[in-house]
Amino acid sequence: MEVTARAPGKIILAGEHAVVHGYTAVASSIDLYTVFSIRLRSEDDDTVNLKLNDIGLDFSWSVRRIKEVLSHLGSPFSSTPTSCSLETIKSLATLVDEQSFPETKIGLASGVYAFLWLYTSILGFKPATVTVSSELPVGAGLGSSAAYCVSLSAALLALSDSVKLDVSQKGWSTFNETEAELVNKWAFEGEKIIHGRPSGVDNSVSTFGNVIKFKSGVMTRVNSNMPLRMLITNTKVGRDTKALVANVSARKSRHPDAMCSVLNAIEAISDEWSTIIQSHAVDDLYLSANEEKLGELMEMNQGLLLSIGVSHASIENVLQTSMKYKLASKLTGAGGGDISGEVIDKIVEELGSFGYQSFTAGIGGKGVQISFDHSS
Ligand SMILES: Nc1ncnc2c1ncn2[C@@H]1O[C@H](COP(=O)(O)OP(=O)(O)OP(=O)(O)O)[C@@H](O)[C@H]1O
Ligand SMILES: C[C@@](O)(CCO)CC(=O)[O-]
Ligand SMILES: [Mg+2]
Repeated sequence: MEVTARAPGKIILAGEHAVVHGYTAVASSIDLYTVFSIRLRSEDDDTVNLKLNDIGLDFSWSVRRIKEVLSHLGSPFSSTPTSCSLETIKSLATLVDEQSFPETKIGLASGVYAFLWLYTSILGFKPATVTVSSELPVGAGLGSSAAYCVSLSAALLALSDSVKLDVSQKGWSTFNETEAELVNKWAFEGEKIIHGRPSGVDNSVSTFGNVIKFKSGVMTRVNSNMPLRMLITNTKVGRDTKALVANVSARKSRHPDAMCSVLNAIEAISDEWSTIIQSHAVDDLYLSANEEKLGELMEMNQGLLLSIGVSHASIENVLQTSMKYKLASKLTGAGGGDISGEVIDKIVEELGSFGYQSFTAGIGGKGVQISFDHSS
């Protein structure tokens, strides 16, 4: 039997970075997915094979070697979500180094550490073939790391004794609330390995889908009554969330009062976002007034993100291009190279001339889902 789990990426509508420091963010799932498939191998086949299709890497470890490297952890492992210690990350790095990870892709190694941690913690030392592919650009602010950790945790839990799913179901099915909560908690542990200091907003929205408000680790569902479609532009400027989050923390310790005021202002923007999208439009005039307000909020949020140091020349370029068409935009996710903007086709071509890739994404929609294939 093969288990497949898929989890959506996300767009942060308001409040990225501020949310890491306990201020509110509003985020929505998007209709682009990361898919993990796991097929258990026979017990005497001593191999865990991981195929990372998007980044063109393929690893095979012997179960015996994984056990040996992680022997300091003892057994059995805890069945509740547990953080990976720095010492264990070093051990996992040994396993990855032994596979001669290409130097040019070394920034992606943390995803493999997260795989090994979640795999061994949830499933133990079972031989398997694991494949991941994604529709999300990796490291572009659309929550690829969260979708990776959520879909991986979901597929692993589906094979574990921790959740009892009906494996005879056909097609995609969802987890119940308690199971989804467990998927989310494990995914957060994976995000910690990739991000350093995640707020939890990305894995929560990827697990539960739709639109959420997130503050100090607590998620609230938002019933959006506004049909939203976003034009997303990937400037393809490489960046990594961990470093950007760390830079904001460093700026906050240098200028605590000023940063506190900026982060409070961002929270006010998030709160207004969630009020507006929950309101019922009485007519088209009301709807377009609300759309205008959201545009202004995006503009203000972007200005504040610039002030905390997470914008980028390429983002400012996208802002200026969209401004020519009287459109508001902001970066989304960690920043430093990516951006989202209001729905508009006209600017796509102009943005394309800079080598940026723009696409629209559906906002909201289901969170993590699972399916079972008995054909092999
Ligand atoms: N499909 C994938 N295949 C392999 N690794 C992946 C994949 N998706 C995500 N990753 C891992 O996640 C890391 C990217 O995470 P990062 O948080 O920097 O960007 P993001 O999640 O796309 O953006 P943001 O956190 O701003 O929304 C990669 O370095 C890699 O380790
Ligand atoms: C930058 C950040 O706020 C969002 C990344 O998508 C980090 C986080 O919340 O973990
Ligand atoms: Mg991420």
